Amino acid sequence: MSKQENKDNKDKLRVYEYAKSLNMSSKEIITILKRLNLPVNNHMSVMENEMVSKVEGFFRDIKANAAAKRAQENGGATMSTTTAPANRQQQNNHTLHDRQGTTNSINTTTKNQNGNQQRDQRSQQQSSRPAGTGNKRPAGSGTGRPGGNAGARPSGSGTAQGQSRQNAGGGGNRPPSGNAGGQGANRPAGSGQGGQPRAFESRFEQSRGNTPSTDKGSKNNKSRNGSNGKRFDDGRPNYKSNQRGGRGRGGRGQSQQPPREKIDNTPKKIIVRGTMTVGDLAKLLHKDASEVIKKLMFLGVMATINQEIDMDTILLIVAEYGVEVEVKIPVVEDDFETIEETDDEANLKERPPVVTIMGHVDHGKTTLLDAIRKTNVSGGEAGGITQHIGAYQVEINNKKITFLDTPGHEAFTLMRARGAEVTDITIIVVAADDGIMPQTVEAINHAKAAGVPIIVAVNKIDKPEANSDKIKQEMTEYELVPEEWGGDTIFVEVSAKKRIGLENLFEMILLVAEVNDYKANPNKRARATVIEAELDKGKGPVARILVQHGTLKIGDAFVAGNCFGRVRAMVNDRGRRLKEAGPSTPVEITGLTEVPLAGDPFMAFEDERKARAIADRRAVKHRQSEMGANTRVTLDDLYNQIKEGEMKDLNVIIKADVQGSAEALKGSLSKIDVEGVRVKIIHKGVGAITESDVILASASNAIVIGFNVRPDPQAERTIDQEKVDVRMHQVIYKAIDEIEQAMKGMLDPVYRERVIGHAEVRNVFKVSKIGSIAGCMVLDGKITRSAEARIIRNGIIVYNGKVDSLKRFKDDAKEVTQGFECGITLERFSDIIVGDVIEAFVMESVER
Ligand SMILES: Nc1nc2c(ncn2[C@@H]2O[C@H](COP(=O)(O)OP(=O)(O)OP(=O)(O)O)[C@@H](O)[C@H]2O)c(=O)[nH]1
Repeated sequence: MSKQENKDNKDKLRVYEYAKSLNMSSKEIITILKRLNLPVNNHMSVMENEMVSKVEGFFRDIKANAAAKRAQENGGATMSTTTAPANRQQQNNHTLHDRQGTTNSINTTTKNQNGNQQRDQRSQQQSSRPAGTGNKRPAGSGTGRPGGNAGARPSGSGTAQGQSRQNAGGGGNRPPSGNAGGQGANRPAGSGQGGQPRAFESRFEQSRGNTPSTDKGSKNNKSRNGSNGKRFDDGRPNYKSNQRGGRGRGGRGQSQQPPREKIDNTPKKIIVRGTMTVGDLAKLLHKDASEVIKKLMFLGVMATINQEIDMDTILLIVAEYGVEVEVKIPVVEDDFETIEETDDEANLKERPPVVTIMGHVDHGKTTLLDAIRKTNVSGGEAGGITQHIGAYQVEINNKKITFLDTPGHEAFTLMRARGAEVTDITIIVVAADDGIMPQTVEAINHAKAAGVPIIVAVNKIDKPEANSDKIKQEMTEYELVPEEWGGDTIFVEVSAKKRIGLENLFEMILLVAEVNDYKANPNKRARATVIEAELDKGKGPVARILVQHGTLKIGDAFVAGNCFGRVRAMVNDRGRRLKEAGPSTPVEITGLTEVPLAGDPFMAFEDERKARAIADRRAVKHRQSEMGANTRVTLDDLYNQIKEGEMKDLNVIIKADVQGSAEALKGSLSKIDVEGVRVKIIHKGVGAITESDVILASASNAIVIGFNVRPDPQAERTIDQEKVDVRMHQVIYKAIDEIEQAMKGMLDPVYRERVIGHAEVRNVFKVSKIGSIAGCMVLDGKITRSAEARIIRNGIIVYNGKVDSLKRFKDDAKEVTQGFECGITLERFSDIIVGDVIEAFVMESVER
């Protein structure tokens, strides 16, 4: 070969390179190429494109075959029709008991069948199998290899073919091809592994025009091993030829020695804790990764050493080795609030309902809560000092009701926004002398958005001007129709001040509770929600929590939000120390290491170390998510969410300057008709966008439309914190258009202005032809030549345009940064005066 040719060939793909890219041996590729009648000499032969595509086609065939085989075996077929039918039949007869055993244990236990010699010998069942089924090959039999290698792969069949691999690990347990039948017979129904190697072989046989042998047992295997090495499996040099090659581990010297006794170190049982990489699985099975990769290939899975394989595939591979497997998928307890526990109906016990009181300012929420607290008739608790622990319980007719002590829908929705669903029933208090007010409507909408039943308490009926019918009438506008008028909303007339009608209110609460059948399992570890928490000077961090499931006991380790601890002391709303607290019980606990947040989820864990680890991981994750992307609905990614089927309703909150525009917006938005999604107005009101609106939007994954209104300062901060999408408009049709376009995914690209720096004008030089040059000092950031700029004079924008030129002394500058002087001219603007501030900004397109 000439030098030039040599050089050219360097750029070509060689067999060994191609084999390496597939994690296969050159020998195997050569065998395949020969089978495909493609010209190949050795591992240095060049792989032409056509050859590569033919080999790939070959793999595809194997894959298809394997899939068909799997499907066939899954469908209940137990015999391979393409290969070795007679032998399969025979094995079936002999190994029925094995099949039984393995079929029953696909997921957990797969008994050994695959030539796992040492265990086989121990196994009574397996040893009863006749030799020749391929499953159990006595030492020295079958392949005629020296004793001790029995059951192991024919020499050279490992990944590094041609090398002696008598040692443990490297493929020692891969069954010879003759074993395939044996595997098939013993493989769990549906696993289908047995089919692949056979299908694979059969393909070769057919491609050579040979009829498949009727005996695929060890005998057959032997004869094939002794053949010219054209079969894929036994095409590898046999042991002797391998030794002649002298390329084994020991080199020449070793080739003279008898092979060492193979130690089968395949584990009897492994524990699988979820998906893992091929490499990790191989390690677990004490195998070469390449061997596992090959097995995967036979199963129709092309994988590399670092590729993660799923549970099903892991189980198939493990079954191939006949290793028992225990699947222990650890429950991810870090996000314990998302884990839904299902309890047996038999373990569920009735629990007190949890009630929140909401309503407009001064309609009597606090007075009602106080009145209810004093009504507590529970004898057992008498004498205790009332403690404020965020919630309290009353006992009426031997039934308890838990009231959350913080009235108002803001607190209620704030909890919801933090993912805590604490309330079962809401009481909307309306003063009978006043009527429905803006916050009454908000409260109704907040309760509705949460899907919590509403009881209307018409308060102050002691007042002469009280008109409860008027309240009922007004409430019908919000779809709260009294029962006596044919609706299903319970209205109770009360006087919180005079304590009239409270009994009736309790009865109605208990009635709603009975209908909704609130239950929980008290006999498991506690799950709760933090209602309030603070740092107490004497006690350290305290948390007032509402136990929702299970029972919390003194000494329990727990995680609350990102904090952890061990319950040191537990006090109820009467100041009584408790040893344990069951579902719907509010308690104040001490024993925390830090102060959690209201709305934080709480869960008891078996030990403090685990609780600490979980809390630590949660804290890290929390920090990461704070830095990460916002997951709230925004108009910009609305279309994607609709497309992905994540959204069926687009929740919208409307705030407008006058009732008329709010109504008009609502009417038009409801008419938008985009397939698969509809607009749902969860709240509309008049006035500035408030914090409460933003929290509701956050809790309900809604967007806020402000029409001729702005957010108040507090709301501004919350918008940033909660990352709620708020859109301001002054023209109704534009608002409608924006939503409609977003729903259809046709929003124009959005540009956002980013201020990059400010410069103060310290001198102005008038130059004829050029105009005014502003001698500036860059105050912050930088000014760039390509930036857009505006002039701010006494807080008012007097110019909007572009930077025309930017100079440092006499030279043009690309940018000038903070603390440096520069000369700036602006496009078509000369009226610069000393004291002006030039604000430079760039327009960036916002990613959708
Ligand atoms: N006559 C009469 N006055 C009542 C009744 N309930 C409450 N009030 C009075 O109404 C006023 C407001 O009561 P609160 O309980 O503070 O009202 P609130 O809804 O908690 O008010 P905020 O805490 O400001 O939201 C107080 O002066 C109460 O005394 C009632 O049933 N009858």
